[in-house]
Amino acid sequence: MSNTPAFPAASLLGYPRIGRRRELKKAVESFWAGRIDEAALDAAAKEIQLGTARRLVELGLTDAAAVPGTFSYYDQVLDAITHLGAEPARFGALRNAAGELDLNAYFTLARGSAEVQPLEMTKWFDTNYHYLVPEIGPETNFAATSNRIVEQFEYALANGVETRPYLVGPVTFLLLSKASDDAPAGFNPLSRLEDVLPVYAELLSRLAAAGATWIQLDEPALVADQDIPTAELQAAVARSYSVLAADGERPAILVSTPFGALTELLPTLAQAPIEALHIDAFKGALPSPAELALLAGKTVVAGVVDGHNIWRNDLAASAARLDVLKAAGLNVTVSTSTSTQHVPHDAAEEAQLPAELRSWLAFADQKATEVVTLAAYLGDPASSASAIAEATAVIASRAAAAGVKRPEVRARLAALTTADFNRSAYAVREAAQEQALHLPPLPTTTIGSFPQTSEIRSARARANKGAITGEEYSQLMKDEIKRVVELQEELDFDVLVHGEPERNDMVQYFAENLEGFDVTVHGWVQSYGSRCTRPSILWGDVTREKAITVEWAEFAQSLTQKPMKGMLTGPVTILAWSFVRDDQPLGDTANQVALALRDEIADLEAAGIKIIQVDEPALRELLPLRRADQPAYLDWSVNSFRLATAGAGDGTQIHTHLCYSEFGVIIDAIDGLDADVTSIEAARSRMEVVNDLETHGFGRGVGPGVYDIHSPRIPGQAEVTELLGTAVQHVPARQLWVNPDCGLKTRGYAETEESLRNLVAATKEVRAQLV
Ligand SMILES: CN1c2c(nc(N)[nH]c2=O)NC[C@@H]1CNc1ccc(C(=O)N[C@@H](CCC(=O)N[C@@H](CCC(=O)N[C@@H](CCC(=O)O)C(=O)O)C(=O)O)C(=O)O)cc1
Ligand SMILES: N[C@@H](CCS)C(=O)O
Ligand SMILES: [Zn+2]
Repeated sequence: MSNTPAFPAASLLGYPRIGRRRELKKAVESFWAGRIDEAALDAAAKEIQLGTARRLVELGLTDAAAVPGTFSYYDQVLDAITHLGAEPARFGALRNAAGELDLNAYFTLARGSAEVQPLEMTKWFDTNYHYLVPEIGPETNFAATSNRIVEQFEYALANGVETRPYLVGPVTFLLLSKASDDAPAGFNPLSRLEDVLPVYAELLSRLAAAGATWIQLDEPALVADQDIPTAELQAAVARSYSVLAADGERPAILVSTPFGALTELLPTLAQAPIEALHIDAFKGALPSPAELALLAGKTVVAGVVDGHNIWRNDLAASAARLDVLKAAGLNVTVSTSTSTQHVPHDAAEEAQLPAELRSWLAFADQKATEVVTLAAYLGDPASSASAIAEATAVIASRAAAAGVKRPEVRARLAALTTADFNRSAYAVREAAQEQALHLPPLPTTTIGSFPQTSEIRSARARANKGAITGEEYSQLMKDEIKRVVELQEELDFDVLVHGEPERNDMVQYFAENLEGFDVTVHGWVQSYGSRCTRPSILWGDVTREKAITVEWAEFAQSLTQKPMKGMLTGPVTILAWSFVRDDQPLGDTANQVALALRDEIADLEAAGIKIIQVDEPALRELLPLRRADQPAYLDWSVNSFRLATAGAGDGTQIHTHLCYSEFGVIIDAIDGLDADVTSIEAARSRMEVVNDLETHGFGRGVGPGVYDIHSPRIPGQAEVTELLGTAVQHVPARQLWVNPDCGLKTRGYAETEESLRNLVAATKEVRAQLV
């Protein structure tokens, strides 16, 4: 390219795309249900994109290419798959008459069909966002098979806003891919780099022709330790950006690197002929002076505003960081450390929050204002002096506010001893539990939630609005629990659950019932596809004023002679799925939550509950991206779970549950939780995890999931029998439990009942073969 256009002085790396009132969720789900057609969905999507563009311009992102073109119908990795034409062969003929992967094909990849399982879903770095995993093999035939990125750019431009199109970069795309089923053993998707680069080049050239001046290629995988040698990674990065930045018609290239420091790859990107490099300048130390010197001649897009948490920026500290970059003689602009897709739209919408708490918060819109303020600071420090002083005062008010530090909580933590983290030896517990529970071999259970029907959600919505009383709501939930218990009795499950109808979300529900948290009304964040959560705000010391789950568990137990599982969410998951205070180590906050859960467990035991499950699906999610940081994390996270559960008596069976990640790498930590029974997602990977369990010599109860609950597909009895057959080859049968992969809240009753019936029938078949 000839003349490099200026990179916008202030920009965001990405923006929420679900819509301020979850308009995208509603439109997409209506489309799937056949209530609206593609044209109506397209119109809703355009309205969201234009709304975003106009809002960000209004907030001061006025330079060309300042507004990120990060809209997606479902997922940014799925967008890359369709743009590269990299759909797996197992989906058969997906392309339309024009040879393109249209919206129907796109959603089939995401959601599967009666015949074919969808793409696997896993965590996006250390966030609660899930992407779809590309499957790449030697035969994958890459070609530009969707023009949506160009059409979206053209639409915004025609409406007066030049956006900055976004694509997951080639190295990250291939590093996040797994080898397709038909690939030979040891196949590495990165070996296909030379074949994807021409498609990226083609898309860049089409964007340039449409008038795009900048493109953002997102390379977060470069801040995480990978399983391939650094030199190989450096070569892949160098090769990619020398090809993509070669002469020819293309937009100027910004490579973004959210979620941490680039370390060994910084020099590689510094030497690449790209025009701008984004660095995460919020997390950790800034690059050294020697590293900064390498960046001369490029625009450095400094991500000084945290895109991943919601605390108001310490503008004075950010200004000091920007000063360091400027003093190194660099051409600096201001942005966020990550996309703001991980935070809600606008804190100003949360009028119900205490005003003081609200003043501490910055959601995506407030972050836009912060980057604009800091960009103005770079131009003229005096212009932002009052905004900086105000931010400093707000941060001071947070430190001094009532409830942020509670002496009684701190005293209890300070008095803990090693004994508080340890239970009796497993053999002792196993014998006591055997006597208390008398379970058959291969006990059957479910993970906790049953379908959250629209009746349940609407009852809760009516109770929140005051249209029904608290008593009426409770009665409706009890009716639901009774139905769920009767269903499980009829299906002949061994260990029952109450179904969690009273919970809006497995974290928010606890946050609403603990001190130290607040919750939002409109603070939705996309978790995957159309599914959203409202992460709670953990701002103060945590206490439990009264029992939370006991009444429901006791009621459910009163309906059956079989053991009813008490159901709690573990401390690590409560932290991972909330916005957590940043003024003390996470481990200290986790232990505060653990003590509240420990008290809840004691109350459940006193109410006669003999099995208590403490879910930790997010244990893997918070694992640091750099290996050097992982032992310290695993230490505090495992200890917080142990603190929560170690008060339980020997005869109380503690279960835990893990899902939505690959767990092989943390199998030691899972063992370290010392739970009596661990249920773990396994069906979609066809029991891969049992190999890890066997190699590790996992010695306690374990339930590898045999029913993939992420899909409406019903597993047949033979399929479950086969999965159980695989499991018993690797895990001693006396340790084995039978359960689905995860809770059933996102499923409908029709498919749930049939699947669970098959699960129990398969278990009986395998049991019969055991004796
Ligand atoms: C298990 N997972 C979870 C994760 N994170 C969590 N915080 N929670 C999880 O369960 N991460 C990993 C996995 C996968 N991720 C998800 C995330 C979200 C869902 C999900 O089902 N989300 C629901 C919303 C759940 C909720 O908060 N429900 C509320 C509000 C419901 C609502 O929208 N009400 C309507 C009114 C309805 C009516 O009148 O009928 C409204 O407010 O407009 C509730 O139940 O009260 C979603 O739909 O996105 C699953 C897995
Ligand atoms: N008990 C929860 C765990 C989800 S990870 C549920 O069943 O929905
Ligand atoms: Zn789960």
